[in-house]
Amino acid sequence: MKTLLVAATGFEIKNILKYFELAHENQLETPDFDVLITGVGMTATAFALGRKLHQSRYKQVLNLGIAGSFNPDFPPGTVVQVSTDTFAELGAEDQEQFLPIEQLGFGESSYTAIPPQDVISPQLPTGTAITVNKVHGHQPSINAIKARLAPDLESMEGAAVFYCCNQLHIPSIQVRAVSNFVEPRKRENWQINLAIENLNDWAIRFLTNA
Ligand SMILES: O=C(O)c1cccc(C(=O)CC[C@H]2O[C@@H](n3cnc4c(=O)[nH]cnc43)[C@H](O)[C@@H]2O)c1
Repeated sequence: MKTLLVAATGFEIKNILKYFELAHENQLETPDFDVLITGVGMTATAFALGRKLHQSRYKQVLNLGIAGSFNPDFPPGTVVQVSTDTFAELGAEDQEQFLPIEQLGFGESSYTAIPPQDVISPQLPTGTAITVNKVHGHQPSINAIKARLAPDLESMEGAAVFYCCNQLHIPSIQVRAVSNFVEPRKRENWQINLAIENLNDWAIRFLTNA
């Protein structure tokens, strides 16, 4: 069985596509791995990945992408393996308090990686992440999420990938490169090219066992 690479956009894995001489398409097949581009966000990701895993069997899913960092030890360019990812907005407000769905009795909001048994460990720093529909860019909400969940990273897809793979008991790992600190919105500070360069370099080494 093969590995499935999952990314929100083709741009985030552009150097992988170039290295393996693959076209920029949403679904690709190679002898060793397949590629799925889902679109940005947890809904697009859950739909595309759920459909793909219904059609084909994979030995593992590798979710690749860029992310925002809450952790000064993970500045832009850092490549991090995500251990646990939480749907941060899944719950209810009760005045100033936030009630996660666990407290409402409707299930789980956090999902973990299921590292495959037979592959080389990615050998990366590990961190926790949250998955959001709305990127944090306002200091009071950044302070609130740090106080509530103390995440290292945030993305818009990670927990959806872990959720799909947990539901189907498929090993899954998530590797993200930091493109920006989570801070009051300052798009000019984002280092997307550096993040993509480092993420793709790591992934090419991983895929070629170098
Ligand atoms: O211009 C913007 O405000 C903007 C907001 C979110 C993402 C983007 C992108 O161009 C990249 C899409 C991709 O990036 C991930 N990402 C990167 N940094 C963050 C973040 O600080 N918070 C949440 N997600 C982030 C995300 O997974 C998207 O798929 C532009």
